[in-house]
Amino acid sequence: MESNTARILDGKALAQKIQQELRSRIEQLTQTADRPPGLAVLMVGDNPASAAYVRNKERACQKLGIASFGRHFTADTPQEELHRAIDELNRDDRVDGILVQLPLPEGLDPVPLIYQIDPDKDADGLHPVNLGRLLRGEPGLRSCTPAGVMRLLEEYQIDLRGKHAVVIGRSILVGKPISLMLLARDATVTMAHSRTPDLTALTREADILIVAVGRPELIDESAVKPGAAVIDVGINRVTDYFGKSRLTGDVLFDSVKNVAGYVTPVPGGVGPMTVTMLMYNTVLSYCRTLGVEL
Ligand SMILES: NC(=O)C1=CN([C@@H]2O[C@H](COP(=O)(O)OP(=O)(O)OC[C@H]3O[C@@H](n4cnc5c(N)ncnc54)[C@H](OP(=O)(O)O)[C@@H]3O)[C@@H](O)[C@H]2O)C=CC1
Ligand SMILES: Nc1nc(=O)c2c([nH]1)NC[C@@H]1CN(c3ccc(C(=O)N[C@@H](CCC(=O)O)C(=O)O)cc3)C=[N+]21
Ligand SMILES: [Mg+2]
Repeated sequence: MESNTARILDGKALAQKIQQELRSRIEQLTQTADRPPGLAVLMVGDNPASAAYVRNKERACQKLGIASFGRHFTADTPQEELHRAIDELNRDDRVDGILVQLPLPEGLDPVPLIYQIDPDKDADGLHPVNLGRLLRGEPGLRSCTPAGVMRLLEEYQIDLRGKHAVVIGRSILVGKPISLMLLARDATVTMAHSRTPDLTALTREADILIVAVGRPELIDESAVKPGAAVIDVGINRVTDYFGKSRLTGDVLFDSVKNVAGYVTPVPGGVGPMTVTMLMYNTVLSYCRTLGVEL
């Protein structure tokens, strides 16, 4: 039998490279600027996954020389108090980026909070103004995970023009914005979701397959076109055969690598790129405030 091993899209390595570039640029700018870039992460409640991501973000800030203005609220915090916190951060000149860690605990509505963030400080790219800019093809702050996926595809010079891209998942955080970005690069885009019949027949037609569902092992080699680029956005914490907890994506990596041309690992694929694009957006807002190019 012919054997094939996909090229691994190393998100961790690319994330490190971009973070190094950002770090140098920050170092350079802070020689004359009166302050470093600043990022505020609002975390509500004690969801352990959220807490882990927030720690990753704070660690990245520290490494790059970005000031962290993290704020942690208990799960019973009233919505109004969160609105006041965002209002303060909007007016705080030390803060270039603001993000509300999702999901919020039951009873809190993230949508009006996101609407309240100053669009120029919207490091997550989730404010309707920034989503509208993406839809229109105008410059603006871009959602971090989709932007990270696009950077990864660019780094490995994966051709998108005229290619069939299938995106599984249609969330406002991942699936929808990724679809728009692929479209802007002249891919022919199909968006799939839980109501899509015969998903496998569709994914087998994909030159580029983006999986953003949150279901471990949804995609194995039988669902992949030979030579395709497979991007696994899913992050699932599962308990393995030995009772040990580990992180896995939506793609059965060891199976898919036999047919795909390219595949992202989890961990070490899209996750580190998401964190890096958050840093990138924060530095981009900072540069805009200083009136310099990134
Ligand atoms: N690596 C990273 O940096 C990030 C990873 N993630 C991870 O990505 C995954 C998706 O996140 P997110 O978009 O926020 O999740 P959501 O739960 O908001 O969306 C999941 C999407 O998957 C679709 N779906 C569910 N089941 C199926 C199925 N069996 N077949 C086809 N489609 C299905 C849903 O369809 P429908 O709309 O019909 O319900 C929905 O559109 C999660 O694992 C999350 O943890 C998220 C953000 C960043
Ligand atoms: N407002 C908002 N913006 C987000 O971007 C957002 C969010 N809310 N809520 C949750 C999801 C999930 N997410 C991840 C971030 C980093 C990793 C990450 O660093 N992953 C590492 C490993 C992490 C680990 O080992 O725990 C990796 O895949 O290699 C993963 C997932 C951002 N999200
Ligand atoms: Mg990953």
